[in-house]
Order: sequence, then structure tokens, then C-alpha cells
Amino acid sequence: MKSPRWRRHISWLWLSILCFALLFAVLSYEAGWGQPQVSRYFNNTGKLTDKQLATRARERLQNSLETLLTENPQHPHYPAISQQLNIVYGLLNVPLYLDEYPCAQGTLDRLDRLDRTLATGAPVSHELAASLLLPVIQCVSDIEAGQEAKRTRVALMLLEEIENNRRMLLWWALAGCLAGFGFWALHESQRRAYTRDLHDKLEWMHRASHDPLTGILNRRALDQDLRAAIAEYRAHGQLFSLVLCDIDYFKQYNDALGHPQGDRALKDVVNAIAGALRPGDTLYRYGGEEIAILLAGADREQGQRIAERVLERVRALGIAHPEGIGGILTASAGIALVSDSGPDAEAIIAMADRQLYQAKQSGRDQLF
Ligand SMILES: Nc1nc2c(ncn2[C@@H]2O[C@H](COP(=O)(O)OP(=O)(O)OP(=O)(O)O)[C@@H](O)[C@H]2O)c(=O)[nH]1
Repeated sequence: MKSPRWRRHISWLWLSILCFALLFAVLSYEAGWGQPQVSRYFNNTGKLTDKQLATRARERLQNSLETLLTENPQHPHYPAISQQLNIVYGLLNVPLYLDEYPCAQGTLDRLDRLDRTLATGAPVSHELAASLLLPVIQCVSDIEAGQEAKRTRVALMLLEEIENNRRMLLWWALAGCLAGFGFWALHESQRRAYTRDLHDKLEWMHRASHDPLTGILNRRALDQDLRAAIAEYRAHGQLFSLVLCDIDYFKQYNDALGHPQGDRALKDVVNAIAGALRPGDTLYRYGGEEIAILLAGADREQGQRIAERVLERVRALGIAHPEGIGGILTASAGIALVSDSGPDAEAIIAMADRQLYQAKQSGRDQLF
């Protein structure tokens, strides 16, 4: 059955790789994640730096008040104080303070008033100086405290945001890892199932063409190879011979020593025959105790020489046979050359079979 179209295009392996790639991307992003947050913090704290202005203003105000309270009214240094107050005015005259702190505008008015008084050169009493500057210092201190509280709030928010991001990242990383490994596991099971299927198919193919007892090719394989060899002969005149080999008096062997012993002897005979062949020759179990040998490229002389060698190897095994020729297991063989029988599978087999029959009729343990 054909798998659905999407299954052929999306494999679990690719999904797994995608998950790990996303995980990597998230981690890379995390590496630079702190950066925008920190810059946001400094953007926010840009407004907070005004706290420093208030601090500087407060210090100058305190110095000015101290000077005014310790001033010798006979030798006043009002211009210097006035200069300090002008600087303070400039430090406090910022939109942020005026927008957010109600006392800020009154503070500027008071500074203005004191400055104008100083400008007249008339002595400024301690009471006047204190009544004008103390509320100003109080307001500036409030601004300082307010800005400081704001800075703390922003810092806390930033920490909380970073913590939330970390937690979210952890969950995403965990999910990415689990999904990646999950898809990889699916891919692995799919791969194993595929390998198992392939293995099964190969085994079935092997079983379909091989004999289970001896492990050599079977008759079906011989039919196929014979057709291929005939095609080759027709196309290029490539000669070949077919030898049919049959164990002599095998029924008696089985009857005397039992079927399991007969199986062992059959395997020994097959191994002996295989040992007598050339690399390009092929062995088949044609049926029962009958073995076929396809001798590629062999003319009559070569075919006969190999077939004789086969019979000799069987003899040389020396398997004891109570009713065998000379007391041992032997075999007979019939050979057919493609050029004699005609390029037809059935005709070649029939000819080799007739030759084998002749060998049996002539006393067995021989080639015909
Ligand atoms: N042990 C065993 N015996 C088998 C197997 N296949 C076929 N046989 C036996 O081979 C014997 C063939 O007997 P026959 O066809 O009469 O031939 P034969 O006894 O060898 O006599 P000739 O061929 O005339 O020499 C039968 O007894 C089958 O049971 C096998 O796989 N194992």
C-alpha cells in the first residue's frame, strides 16, 4: 500500500531536526535577550537621572542657606549666593519635576523671589532666608525621594521581567527537547520497522529461490537462470552445459539408515559437488535427490571434465552405503550442451534427463 503523500515528504527525522534547530534558535536569542531589557531599563532610568539634578540642587540650597544664616550682614556675599540660586533654579526647572511634583512650581517661585530680594542688596534676615529656603529644600528632598522610589520600582519590574522570560524559555526549551526526542524516537521506530520489512522481504525472496535443506538454489531459480543463459546464447552465442546429477540407490540408503541420515548424506554430496565447480558455475536442487549444475561458457569437453570431477568428488566422500556400488554412495549424471539440444529450456532439461537415464541404465556411477 502506498503511504499518504504528506508522509512521504515529512519524516519524523526532519521534524526532530526542526525541533532541535528551534531550540538552538531560542537559546541563541536568550543569549542576547538581556540586552534589550537592559537598554529599556536605561531608557526608563533616563528620566530617573533627574534625581541627580535634585541632589545637586539640594546640596547647593543647603550651602546657600548655611551661608545666609552665617553671613555677616555688613559684608554680604549676595552675588555669589544669587549665582548659586540661579544654578539651582536651572537644575529644578525641568518638565519632569514640574509635571510630577506639585511643590516644584512653588519652589521656583520662592527661588525667584529670594533672588530678586538679593538683587536689591538689602540685608536678608535669617527668618526670611529660612522661611523661603527651608520649604524649597523640603520640596527638593521630596523630589529626590520620589525619584529614588521610581528607580527602585523600575529595577524590580526589570528583574521580574527577566525572571518571567527565563521561566518561559525553560518551558520552551523543555518542550523543544521533548518534541525533538519524541520525533527522533518515532523516526527510529519507523526506520527499524522499515529495516525489518526489508529483511523480511529479502528472506522471503531468499526462501522463494533457495532449498531449505541444502541452502542451494531451487528449481524455480534454475528456470530463470536457464532462460537468461539461453537469451545470452541467442544474443552472443555464449555456450553453456546443463548437468543433471542423481544419487544412486538413495531410496535404499534411506531405508537402511533412516531419513535423517539421508538428509546429512544429501548435504555432504551437495557440498562435495560445490567444491568441484568453477567460480561461475551454479548449483540447483532440481528435485528430490536430483541436483542440476549450470556450467557457464562450458563446451562439450569442459562440461564433461567438470561432470566427471563431480562424480569423483561424490565417490571420494566414501559415504558407506550397504547397497551402493562398491559399498559407498555414488551418483550418476547426464549432460546436455545447449548447441546440441537447441536453445529451449525444456529441450535442454529433457536431453540432460535422457542422458541421466542412460547413465542409470548403464549401471550407474557414471556420466552419459
Ligand atoms: N533423506 C532424504 N531423502 C530424499 C529426499 N528427497 C528425496 N529423497 C528420497 O530419494 C529417494 C529417491 O528414490 P528413487 O527415485 O527410487 O531413486 P533411487 O533409489 O536413488 O534409485 P536410482 O535413482 O534409480 O539409483 C526416495 O526414497 C526419496 O524419499 C530428501 O530430501 N531427504
